[in-house]
Amino acid sequence: MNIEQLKNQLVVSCQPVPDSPMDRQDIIVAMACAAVAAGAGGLRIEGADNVRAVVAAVKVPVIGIVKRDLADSPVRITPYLQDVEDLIHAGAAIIAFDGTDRTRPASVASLLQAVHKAGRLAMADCSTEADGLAALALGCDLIGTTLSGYTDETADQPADVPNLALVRSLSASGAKVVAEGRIRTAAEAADALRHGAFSVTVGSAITRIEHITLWFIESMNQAVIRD
Ligand SMILES: CC(=O)N[C@H](C=O)[C@@H](O)[C@H](O)[C@H](O)COP(=O)(O)O
Repeated sequence: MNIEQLKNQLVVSCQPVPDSPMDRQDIIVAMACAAVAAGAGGLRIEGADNVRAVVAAVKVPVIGIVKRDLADSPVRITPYLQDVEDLIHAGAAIIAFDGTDRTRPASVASLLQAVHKAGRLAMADCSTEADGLAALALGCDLIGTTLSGYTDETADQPADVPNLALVRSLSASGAKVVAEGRIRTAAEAADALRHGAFSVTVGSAITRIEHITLWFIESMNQAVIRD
């Protein structure tokens, strides 16, 4: 695919809360098709089987990931070379993997090499400017702000707002930045573009009913406490 296809586009991440009633492949495909029908320029999908099903149902590029909870590494997103191979075979146009400098089973360079060898694009999910610049220097095609706030190093990031300063600094360094993580409103998505983002990925605010419901309830509870 031509990466320019994703410029200024909204990517919708269709990842249900694990084990929730929404965590079914038919629902993931339905959410993906609905997002595309509304104009989403790309999709982010977890799991090779789900990627395969979504790729068969839509024409937009699919960013594929595999999430794992490892005993010996904090890296969760596409940790293994085998995960990359599985996503390639499932038809993901873009493979995203953790781009942080943490203890990990496969290096960022080796994952990147496998993605490029198959002629796919690579996205590094980063948490800091240092991660992003390192991934850019290695040749990753897209740099995501995905992990800002989710690593020990970035634990002090506010829990409910996107890190647009990181979007700005990485974009200024010449990276094609995917603003991702904690984008809750349409205004924040537009703001991410104003900060230089190449694309914007939104997950929870569009596809996780449990999270959205909780945001409403917590906000309403504040009103009740105040009265
Ligand atoms: C940190 C991590 O594991 N992020 C995951 C990466 O795929 C997903 O759980 C997020 O939903 C995705 O990044 C989109 O973010 P948000 O749901 O905040 O719009």
